[in-house]
Amino acid sequence: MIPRIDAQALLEADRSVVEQVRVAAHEVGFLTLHNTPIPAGDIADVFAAYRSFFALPTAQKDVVDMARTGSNRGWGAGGSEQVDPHASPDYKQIFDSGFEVAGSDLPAYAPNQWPVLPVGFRVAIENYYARALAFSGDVLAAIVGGIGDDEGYFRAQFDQPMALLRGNYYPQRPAWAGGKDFGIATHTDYGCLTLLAMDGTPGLEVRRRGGGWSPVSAPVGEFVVNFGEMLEMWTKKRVVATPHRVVGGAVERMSVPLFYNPNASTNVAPVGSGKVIRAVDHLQRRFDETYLHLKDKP
Ligand SMILES: O=C(O)CCC(=O)C(=O)O
Ligand SMILES: [Fe+2]
Repeated sequence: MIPRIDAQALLEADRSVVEQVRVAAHEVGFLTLHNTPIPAGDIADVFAAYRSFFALPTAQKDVVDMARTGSNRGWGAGGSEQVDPHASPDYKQIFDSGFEVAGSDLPAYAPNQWPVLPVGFRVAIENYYARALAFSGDVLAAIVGGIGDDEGYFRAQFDQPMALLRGNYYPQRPAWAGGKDFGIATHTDYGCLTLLAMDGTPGLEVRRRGGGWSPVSAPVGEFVVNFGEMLEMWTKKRVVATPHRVVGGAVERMSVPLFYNPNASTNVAPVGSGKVIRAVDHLQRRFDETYLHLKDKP
């Protein structure tokens, strides 16, 4: 159901693999990647870093609470994001960091907030972020080539990417949770490509075109890849953004998505449409709709 792809073959532009990915991107919007250039040890380190952070007492996480800022860098408590207006705010906790542009007044390029503890947190995250960013760029370029678009043009749109690396922590599904409560409610991702690492615990579900939900998971060392709203718009649905969710269950779970978004000024309107939709306008609108502390901003 969800195509399982050899990343090395994709990056070497193996024709049949590129074709499988083209079909997956167009028809499913999800695939998994194995045999990737990201060392398993770096993935283990980033999970360990987030795990230690989320285990800190609330008062310590509170020091880097993004709700005190006008952007989305730092910790987001349970209930701080509502990805589906028809559902409750998600019960997950998050930690977001991303691409910084010194002196920029765009929230999408805001400075990261690093907690003092756990020791080694920042190093583990920055190391993984650099690898995930480079790999995402290569995977996206291969896909763009696969759908017959100009790889060089796309690549040039990501030299100041509004990329965001997130640690998602889903505690055990709370006893109070009802039909409108989710780890993360049904949503499509906002950007171009999401490179998602997970800790091996199942939980992610992808909406099937014909209705119903399919579980998707990848062991540590492999990745789930999906596509966001900007790429769907930009490519005129040759790549689709498929809705997904995490209901959550008896066992806690973590995942680490890298949201790979283009430069702020990139035009993500449908290719050839003559329209202009700046990437930052789409992204910031979606951030403002979903993070509770940005929703209520004046
Ligand atoms: O936890 C997961 O597997 C999915 C997370 C997700 O969809 C997101 O953070 O956008
Ligand atoms: Fe998502």
